[in-house]
Amino acid sequence: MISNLDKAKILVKALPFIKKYHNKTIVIKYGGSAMVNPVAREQFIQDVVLMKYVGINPVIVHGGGPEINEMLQKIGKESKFVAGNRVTDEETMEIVEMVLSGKVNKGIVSDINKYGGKAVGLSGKDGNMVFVEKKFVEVDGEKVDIGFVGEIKEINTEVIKLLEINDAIPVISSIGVDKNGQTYNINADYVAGAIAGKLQADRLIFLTDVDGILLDYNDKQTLIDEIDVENVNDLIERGIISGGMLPKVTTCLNAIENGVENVVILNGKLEHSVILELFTVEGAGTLIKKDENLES
Ligand SMILES: Nc1ncnc2c1ncn2[C@@H]1O[C@H](COP(=O)(O)OP(=O)(O)O)[C@@H](O)[C@H]1O
Ligand SMILES: CC(=O)N[C@@H](CCC(=O)OP(=O)(O)O)C(=O)O
Repeated sequence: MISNLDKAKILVKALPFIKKYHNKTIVIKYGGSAMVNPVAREQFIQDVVLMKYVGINPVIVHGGGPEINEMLQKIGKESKFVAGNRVTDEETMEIVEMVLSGKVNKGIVSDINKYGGKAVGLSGKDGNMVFVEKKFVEVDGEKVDIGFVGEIKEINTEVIKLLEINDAIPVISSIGVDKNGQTYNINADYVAGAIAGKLQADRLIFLTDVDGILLDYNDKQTLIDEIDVENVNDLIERGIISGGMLPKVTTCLNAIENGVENVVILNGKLEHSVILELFTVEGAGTLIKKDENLES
């Protein structure tokens, strides 16, 4: 049990950071194991409510890959990925939308509201937020058709701003729409990056299943706590950043290019990782900055 004196000490240490982020927008990509682990989930929800309570504007963009896989498995459909994107036929698209914009989105909304927040669930269709065109991926120099997977072309943040003004927390699923009203599936990392860029967010936080960018990923797993764009590109070229970390890091670089000040990749299973990142000098995870000389 934490004493009142200890609570006061924590609060005093956090105050400069609460001031620093006051009225700032922070986009958080929530997905993968941080979402399905019940302890990590509860702590994440509490962190989001606390952020809003102290005057920060969190915007949650979520995935739900494991839940989609589970539902597809129930109907006997195999999940197939090409270059980090789920191959999405018509039936899969229906399931993806039902799972992400229904079960997962409303689950996060009701959990935030249970802890005293005012969350509003949206998909990229609401308020014409995420416009896409059909995406093709290149495999071995050939253009491959992966079905209803969207390439983001335009982001409209009007509805997010309306919610911010009204003290609500937007919770957004990674579903987009094209100009003809066709629904598309999008990797949630890309949606988070694009929304953060359009909002000119102060920070973009990716919650994942590792502590951040690790050096010698297959060996000693040393965490890189801070890195600039130039050195990230070097790690990509040297093959140190690979697999699922590659699209995530590419999204981080694009977001920085589009004006997001700092991007952080951190472990969603770490206790109160979002609060640790925002309200402590040490932070948590890997902070990616445009330039090593810039203040974080
Ligand atoms: N240098 C690296 N540092 C950390 N993780 C890496 C690195 N290179 C590859 N990875 C892989 O990237 C994964 C994270 O990406 P992904 O599984 O797509 O996350 P999420 O499901 O949270 O979106 C890690 O679990 C790890 O397997
Ligand atoms: C096109 C594509 O791959 N879309 C993803 C959307 C969900 C997602 O990104 O979920 P996580 O963040 O939990 O991985 C999918 O169908 O799995």
